[in-house]
Amino acid sequence: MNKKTVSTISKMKKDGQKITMLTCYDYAMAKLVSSQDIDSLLIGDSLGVVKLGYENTLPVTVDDMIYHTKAVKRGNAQALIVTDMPFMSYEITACEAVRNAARIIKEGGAEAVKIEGGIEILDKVKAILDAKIPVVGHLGLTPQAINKFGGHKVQARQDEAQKKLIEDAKALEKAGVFAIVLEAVPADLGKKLSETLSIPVIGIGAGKDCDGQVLVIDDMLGMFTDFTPKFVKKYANVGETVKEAVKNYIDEVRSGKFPSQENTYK
Ligand SMILES: Nc1nc(=O)c2c([nH]1)NC[C@@H]1CN(c3ccc(C(=O)N[C@@H](CCC(=O)O)C(=O)O)cc3)CN21
Ligand SMILES: CC(C)C(=O)C(=O)O
Ligand SMILES: [Mg+2]
Repeated sequence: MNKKTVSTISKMKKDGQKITMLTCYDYAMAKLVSSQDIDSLLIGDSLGVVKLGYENTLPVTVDDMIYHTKAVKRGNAQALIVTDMPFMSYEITACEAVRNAARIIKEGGAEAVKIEGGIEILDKVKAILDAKIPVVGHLGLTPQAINKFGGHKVQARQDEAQKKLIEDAKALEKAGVFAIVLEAVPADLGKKLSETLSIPVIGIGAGKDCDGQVLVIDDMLGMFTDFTPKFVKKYANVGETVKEAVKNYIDEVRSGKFPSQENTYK
């Protein structure tokens, strides 16, 4: 399989091919996921929730993002590697935004960064793009704004909010972002935005008419079950498989069945 790049992702929309993205946080999973023809791996700041056990994504640091990006890079075959910029790594000044994005590229080995927000962070997006770093936008439910939203709620149900989101998306496109992740909005808006923009819209809870889809890998494998957003489909039940295996191991050690001859040195 050929290595996928930013241009591959852009071309897929032009060719009417759906874009597939999954989050990934470590070497072993990167190897498994990229053994299939996945287009992009996202090192999401959701790692704070699913891998580190924080209540939300706010405590995640740039160092956390770099650490996990490096691990994913070592296991990745063909996918485009995109890494989230964590909360407060890009909001303060354009200078800090560029410095942190540069670290994620240079130390982590990501090929693009993803940033939550629209017109309010446009100067930071432009500065990062000026530093020759590809950017993915993220609109709709932006989990880093949890304290502003008062929870992880579906966004842009009202006309006014939908208009604002479309304006944000157009401004990001004009600035030069190569794709936009659109999270937890009505499907009609996902369809409209995908038709309006010439860059790909990658949906998560934004309906079937987006140019692509993304999910958190631990959600779709049934490994993370603390909460399950409505947009998640479970394609496996790995959590149950793990519990079953661990239970069998405990039983066999206790009963003396493990280790048997075949796992023993003479
Ligand atoms: N495991 C996991 N999966 C995710 O998709 C995810 C994370 N963690 N952490 C960061 C954010 C938080 N996200 C979330 C978290 C919860 C809901 C949720 O429960 N939504 C409700 C709707 C709530 C409402 O509208 O009032 C749902 O039923 O989908 C949605 C997105 C998405 N991201
Ligand atoms: C859910 C995706 C889009 C994300 O931002 C993350 O995993 O952090
Ligand atoms: Mg994220």
